[in-house]
Amino acid sequence: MTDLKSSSEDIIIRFKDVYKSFGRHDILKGISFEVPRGQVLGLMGGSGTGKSVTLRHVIGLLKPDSGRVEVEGRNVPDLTKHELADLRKRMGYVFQEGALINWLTVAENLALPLQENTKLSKSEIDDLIAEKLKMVHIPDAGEKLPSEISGGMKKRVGLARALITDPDIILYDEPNAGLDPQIARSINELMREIADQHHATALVVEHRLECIETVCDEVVFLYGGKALVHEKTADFLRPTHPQLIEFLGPEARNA
Ligand SMILES: Nc1ncnc2c1ncn2[C@@H]1O[C@H](COP(=O)(O)OP(=O)(O)OP(=O)(O)O)[C@@H](O)[C@H]1O
Repeated sequence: MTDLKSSSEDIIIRFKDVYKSFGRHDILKGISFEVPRGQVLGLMGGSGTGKSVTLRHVIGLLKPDSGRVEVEGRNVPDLTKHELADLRKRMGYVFQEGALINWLTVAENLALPLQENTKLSKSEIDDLIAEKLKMVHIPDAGEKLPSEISGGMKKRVGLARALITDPDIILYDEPNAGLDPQIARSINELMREIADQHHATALVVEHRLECIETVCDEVVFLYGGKALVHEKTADFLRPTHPQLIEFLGPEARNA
């Protein structure tokens, strides 16, 4: 594997020789990588290579068969239910399909995580909602229902909701899915803006190279159940590894 070692001890997410199978289907076969604090790491790989499975280990929705999945130095599978709940409160998760509740307004959707996880007053919650809607450039969307807004706006609301609790870690699962190129571009710029302003550590599962190029500091290529390549984004997009060249196609080498 092409490996990048961080000089910093401040590793927020660490996969160490993680194996995961479903029945006789081996998906992760010794995957190892690290994400230092504040870094945005992309996860790329063919369909079914285990990108979403990897993300779900970080949030404790899946447990590895062996190996360690550490978040801030603690092995996630060893956490108690209570500790896991606390960890999840500090994570933002951006789903493929915004996952908004249709009968609640945008503002009510954003309020939910705060009502569930904090003791903030109504006016403090309102202030936070206004701040996050402004951050994702839709300051006037609060009173709208999800059915009244476009796919791109839904994605922005999904981002605002993931950010509402000021998470230390953000997990993005195909943030460009279902968006036309122009809207995808604006979402990617927004994700980069969030990374620069918010300094959260992030993992991004995405197929589109434009997203990876705009948003990610480094990229891991999953192949054969392992992190086959791990490089800075610019190097990743000028691949030398044969499997990665094949995956990205000639377009990337000319990037
Ligand atoms: N809970 C589960 N039970 C059984 N099989 C599962 C489960 N979750 C994932 N899989 C299988 O693991 C494999 C990897 O799934 P995953 O969703 O991680 O792929 P992916 O790399 O994200 O692919 P895509 O790019 O197509 O979304 C797939 O074959 C999937 O069917």
